Amino acid sequence: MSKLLLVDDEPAFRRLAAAWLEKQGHAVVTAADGAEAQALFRSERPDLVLLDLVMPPERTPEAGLALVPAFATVPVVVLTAHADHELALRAVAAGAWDFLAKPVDPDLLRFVVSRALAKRALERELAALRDAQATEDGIVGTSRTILRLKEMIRRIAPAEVPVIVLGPSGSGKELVARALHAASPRAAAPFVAVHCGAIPAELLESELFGHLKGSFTGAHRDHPGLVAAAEGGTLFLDEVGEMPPPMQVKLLRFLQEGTYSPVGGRQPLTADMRIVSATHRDLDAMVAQGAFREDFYYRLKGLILRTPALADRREDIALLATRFLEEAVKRRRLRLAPDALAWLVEQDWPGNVRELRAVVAAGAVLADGETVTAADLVFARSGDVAALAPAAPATLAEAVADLERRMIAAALAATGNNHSAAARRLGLSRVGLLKMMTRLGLRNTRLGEAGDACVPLERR
Ligand SMILES: Nc1ncnc2c1ncn2[C@@H]1O[C@H](COP(=O)(O)OP(=O)(O)OP(=O)(O)O)[C@@H](O)[C@H]1O
Repeated sequence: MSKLLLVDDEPAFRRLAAAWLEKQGHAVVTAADGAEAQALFRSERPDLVLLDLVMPPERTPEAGLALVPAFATVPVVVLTAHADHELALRAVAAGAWDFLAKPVDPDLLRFVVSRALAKRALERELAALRDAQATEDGIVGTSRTILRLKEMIRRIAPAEVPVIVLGPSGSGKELVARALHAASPRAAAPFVAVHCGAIPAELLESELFGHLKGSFTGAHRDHPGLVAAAEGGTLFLDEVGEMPPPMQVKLLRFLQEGTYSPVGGRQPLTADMRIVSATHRDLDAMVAQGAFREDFYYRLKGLILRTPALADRREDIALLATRFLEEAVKRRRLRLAPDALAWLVEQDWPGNVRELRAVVAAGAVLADGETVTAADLVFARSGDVAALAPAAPATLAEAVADLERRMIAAALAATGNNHSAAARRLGLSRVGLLKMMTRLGLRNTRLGEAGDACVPLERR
């Protein structure tokens, strides 16, 4: 049985509406003003709030609107005077799920309430799914394509065969590579990612194979390279489509013979690892055009896994966004308002999951109160600080902190959550930015922890 909180100052309306809703099988608690409603909201934990916007003591719609975010962790249906469309729209912008004009039509009331409760039930189901879903591989999603992908990973992880992961940028190719490694017999050995597109062509050979002291200007000591670092584990060649042809030849030799020579070295060295590669490029087309070596391609392409674009699995968006919000705010209680979830599902996400994650994280920074609204996300995505509504902080220190939060959010959103690039935009060092985020409560990892230092080469 669902529990509804009906907030209205007119005793006759409360009585009639409560009786009607109880007849529909709901439990109803009633409040006559905002203060009582907030107390009941905490103690009764209703599934839905029906809220009259004009109530004592203020009797202004502004006071009613200000209450909406306090209840927006559940669907809020506002009750407005007949034909007051502008007020109804403002209520929806403030996080309300729907509105009803007074005098209320009982059939419409029944319809709106059951629709809002269905949505609430879906949200709960989502939360249950999220808890139930095994997350060891870190791949979030219950769409058919993701479930199939997870199954394929489970099946091919134990094999030694090379794997190439194809899919658009930000769709989780590296995550899949890590999952393959984690489920393989090589899991205890290192997973080493090489972001081929981010390393200048002339440095790639020495990054991969290492170099000997004196082999070129600046080579002051022997340097082992990433192939040596991946011994026994998995070498992940990300953006392999960007690898210059001369390097393709050298890697091909390593893949065929299992031996390589560091720059400046004569003695061949051996190394054993599984190769997983990834690209968002169309390698078949590149091979056809002569831009990618066919023999190298066939060596890499033992099995192919594909990561879908987010727009092709919209049913996962709510689950992903909820998870990313939890990760973004470990210390605050924050939820996505119904309008925020609806907005997220409608977007096209050309940057795929990476973009979704960045927008949710930036939206969490902008959120005022306990919910992230669609408006917060729209601002977060635009990255346009000037478009933000002016805040009304009480002190200069609060005003400064507020501006810092907004600028950090905008910079993170604009750079796909890349700390180094965001710091550059803001004229800060990366450490300076991380310290500032810690001070503002925007992160709680201590420096050097959780991924800050473990990736050998930073993403763009
Ligand atoms: N299914 C998923 N579940 C949870 N997080 C995901 C999922 N897919 C992607 N992500 C997250 O999105 C971000 C981008 O993922 P990843 O780096 O694996 O994408 P990519 O396809 O390798 O990107 P690129 O082509 O730019 O290298 C990461 O933060 C990753 O954790």
